[in-house]
Amino acid sequence: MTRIAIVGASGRMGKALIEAIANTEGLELSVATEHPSNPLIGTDAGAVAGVGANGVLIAPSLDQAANDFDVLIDFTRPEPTLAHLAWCAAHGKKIVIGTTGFDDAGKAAIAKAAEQVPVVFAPNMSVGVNLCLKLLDMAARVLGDSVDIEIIEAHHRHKVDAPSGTALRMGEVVADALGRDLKECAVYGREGVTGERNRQAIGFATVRAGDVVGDHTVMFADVGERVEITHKASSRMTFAKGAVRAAGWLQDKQSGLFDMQDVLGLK
Ligand SMILES: NC(=O)C1=CN([C@@H]2O[C@H](COP(=O)(O)OP(=O)(O)OC[C@H]3O[C@@H](n4cnc5c(N)ncnc54)[C@H](OP(=O)(O)O)[C@@H]3O)[C@@H](O)[C@H]2O)C=CC1
Ligand SMILES: O=C(O)C1=N[C@H](C(=O)O)C[C@H](O)C1
Repeated sequence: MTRIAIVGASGRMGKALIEAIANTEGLELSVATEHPSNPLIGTDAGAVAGVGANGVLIAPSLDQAANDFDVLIDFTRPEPTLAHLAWCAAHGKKIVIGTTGFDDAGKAAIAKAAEQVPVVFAPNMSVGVNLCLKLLDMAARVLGDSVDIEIIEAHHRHKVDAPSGTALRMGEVVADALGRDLKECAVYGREGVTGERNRQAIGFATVRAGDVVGDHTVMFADVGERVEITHKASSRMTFAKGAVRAAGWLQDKQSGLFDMQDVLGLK
């Protein structure tokens, strides 16, 4: 039995992860934590997630849990994730990171920690999005520099980072396929007299509204035709199932930085 710790246990993804673990053979929830000032500290994590009490009480930190789990799954915010990552590296624990919004220093810290412990780090754990990343690579190579590329994403009103981690990864895949550097060609939103479109640009547009779980479209637009590759998530369970699959996949890994393409065998 693989024992899983969930941090951010009362968050949107925390609850979905606890439900996914409850429905997955060979995995068990053994530790759940929340921010120390969260009002649900000390309550039953299964009850909070709506899957029935499981005797795992939500703790204010990982400090007492060093012997109690095998893999940590973290969908919180960059700052707590980096603190949890440092704790995992110090205690030899495997970690799955779904948090988005890291800066370059945060990404470098993740790569460094992966020299000591195995890490799966992916902005989107769904099978469908990871398939789309493969399709995007193919589309960019076939359509080449003759098309204009725009990435449009929509998420719920509570999301705090933009563009989404998934949209940025889609941009990186397309830019890599075309030999461009996303840092140089990305255009994040347009306003006012912008001038004509730079043909090399990869544009991003962000929508935040209501309860949208996560929509992404990449448009490859030529004169006379356009191709659009779209993914729409209608349940967070698709991300949660991917994350628990990644946790199981890490079981025989000793160190290294992996993503969902590795977990799904898409590389
Ligand atoms: N990779 C993927 O497939 C996906 C990634 N995500 C990403 O996951 C992240 C979380 O998303 P979501 O669940 O919607 O966000 P939520 O805000 O619902 O959940 C985040 C949770 O983390 C908690 N938290 C904050 N600090 C700590 C801490 N120090 N220790 C423990 N818990 C802490 C928050 O607690 P409190 O409220 O008390 O601050 C909150 O419960 C985002 O970065 C999002 O982009 C989301 C879906 C899929
Ligand atoms: O915050 C979310 O909800 C999501 N975040 C991820 C992202 O930033 O790409 C993945 C998913 O789209 C949901």
